[in-house]
Amino acid sequence: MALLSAGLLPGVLLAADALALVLLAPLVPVLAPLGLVGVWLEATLRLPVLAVAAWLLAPRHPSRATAAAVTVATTPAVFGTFQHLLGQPGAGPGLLATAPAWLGVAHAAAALALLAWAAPPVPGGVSETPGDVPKSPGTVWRTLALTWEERKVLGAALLCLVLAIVARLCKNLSLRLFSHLVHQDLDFFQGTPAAELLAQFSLEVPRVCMSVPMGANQLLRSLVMAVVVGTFMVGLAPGLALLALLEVPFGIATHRIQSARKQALQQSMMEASARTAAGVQESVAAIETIRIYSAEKEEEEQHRCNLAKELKLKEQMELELAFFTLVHRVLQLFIRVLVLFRSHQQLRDGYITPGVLVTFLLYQDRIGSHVQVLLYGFNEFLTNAAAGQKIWEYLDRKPTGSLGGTREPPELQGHVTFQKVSFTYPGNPEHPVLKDVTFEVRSGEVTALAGPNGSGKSTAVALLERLRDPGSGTVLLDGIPLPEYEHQYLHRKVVLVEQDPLLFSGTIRENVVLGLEHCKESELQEAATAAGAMDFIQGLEQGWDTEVGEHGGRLAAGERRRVALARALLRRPAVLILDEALDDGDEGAAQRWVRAGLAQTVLVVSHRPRVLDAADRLVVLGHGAVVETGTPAELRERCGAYSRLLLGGDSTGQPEAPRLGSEKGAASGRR
Ligand SMILES: Nc1ncnc2c1ncn2[C@@H]1O[C@H](COP(=O)(O)OP(=O)(O)OP(=O)(O)O)[C@@H](O)[C@H]1O
Repeated sequence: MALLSAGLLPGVLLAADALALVLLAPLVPVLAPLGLVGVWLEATLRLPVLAVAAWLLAPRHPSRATAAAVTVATTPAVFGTFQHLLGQPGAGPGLLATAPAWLGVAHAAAALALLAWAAPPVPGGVSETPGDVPKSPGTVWRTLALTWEERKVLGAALLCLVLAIVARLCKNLSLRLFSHLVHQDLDFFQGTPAAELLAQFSLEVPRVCMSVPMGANQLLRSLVMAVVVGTFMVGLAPGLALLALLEVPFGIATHRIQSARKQALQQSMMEASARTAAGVQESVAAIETIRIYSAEKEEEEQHRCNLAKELKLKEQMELELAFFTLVHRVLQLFIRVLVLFRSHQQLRDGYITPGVLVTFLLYQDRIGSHVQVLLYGFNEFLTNAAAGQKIWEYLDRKPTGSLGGTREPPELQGHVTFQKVSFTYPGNPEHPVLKDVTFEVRSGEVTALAGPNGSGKSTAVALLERLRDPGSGTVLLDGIPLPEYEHQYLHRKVVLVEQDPLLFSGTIRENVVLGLEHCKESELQEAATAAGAMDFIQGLEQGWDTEVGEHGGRLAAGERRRVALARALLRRPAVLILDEALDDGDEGAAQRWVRAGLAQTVLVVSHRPRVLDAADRLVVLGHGAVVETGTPAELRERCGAYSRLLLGGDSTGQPEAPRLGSEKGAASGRR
């Protein structure tokens, strides 16, 4: 019978809940944006309807009715909260009204709970009486006493739970931070040392994650003990207890000052450590330049200087810790002397007995240690939480430029238009790099972008690759502004090969194929042959399966470039951009690729006269503006900017000087 009624109750509740959700439907637009708060509000609003239904159905079993109503109302909200706290980045709780499938799950859980509750007791157990309520008043305490015997297992289980939560928190925070960082704009990475970002992942994320569960665990235990012991003390001798508890406000005051100082010093310490690590990283990356310019001594000096700053901060932190510990101990001693003095008076006047005094002093000692843990623990908790300040700053940082385009046309002509484009780097707002630039890169042609150093050629390429967005004006592909294209689609169709391209650790084959599924061997061979990479690949002992090493370091610069060209041509891009990627002798290559259909349009950036002369059309930039356009023959005849450029230093046909990011800044720029 009990089983029947236990089965009936969830069924009626399900109907009442469905009715409640229909009534709440108009509130969904208001509750949905509130996230977690909205989910709990929804649960609170459903609860009265469910409670009334349950009570009407089971008036003689109010405890069972309340339990059923509360279980059904809160299960989805509790689950949503855990999902939000422990789930994948972006996983958030949803309203029950927007996910009605949850209704069934919640009610099934409640039904199971009620059936288990109503199931007959096992043989030998206490038989159910008609009153339902257990008659033995000591049952709960006896159960608790039994539980207490299992405290070690319980403690170990709790510890495992805390450790599991720490591990999950670390993984989720690290994932969330990483997925946020990879969407940041380039200026963010230029302004933030890589070592600082590494430190966030390897040191700060684990520290922040440990601080919450561990700190909460420790603080909660000490708080409970302090309150209990404090209550006993007040019960024993209220006047003395108030005097002894003076330690708390004084302790809080000194710890607040100490905490503020510690946080500031810790922040400086973190910055100093990141500076030292960044220095080491930069020196290792630029070791060849350091050797060439025999700058080892300077580097050593710089490193010594960074270490000295770090050490000084560490010493200051330790000094301040010693000072504040001393202040705290003196305060503690002063209050204990006061308590002893007063207790002596009370003993003399007969207000307290010697037994009470001894007990009181023992309690005072006990509470002292718990207050210490509370104050230091809270201080540590705040400091660790403050260490995460940078992490929250990064997470709050919104990337500029939208990646939300949706267009993915099946065919592209590869016609590029720069329409009155102006651009200024945020790091140098006084210096406009492109000024009202308008030019076209026609489909089926090879267009070369020429101009002296610093005239804005690479910046124009960065805008076409959408590494940056123009300040004003538009860059169009087949007449459609670039931001309207879907992000991955655009980067499959517009492909850039640079002078010194980056290869990934792995084989040559893996580097050329790079995520392109269902690629035929014949297409691979065709792309490699067109890129001029076939000869050197066949000459290698392991051919296509040769490991290229970290960043392709086991290949020569020219070989790396040819592998990157093969990778680009395999994708048959609508627009192929070659930024100083063609050597002398390659000048006819771009036209051949266009004719063979390996690329629809090619934009070449070069300083090499032979490469420029081989283009179908030229766009000459000077100080960020277009100064000439036309075919190479027309421009030569005109004897204008292009001819002057050919006569200048860059027209020698010699390889260009090392670019920013390779040698510049290695030994000089940093300082
Ligand atoms: N990240 C940056 N922040 C600030 N200014 C920059 C940045 N990158 C480039 N510039 C400046 O923009 C201008 C144009 O640089 P860009 O690299 O586009 O020229 P370029 O024509 O490609 O030169 P080169 O032929 O030497 O490669 C230069 O004055 C350069 O100093």
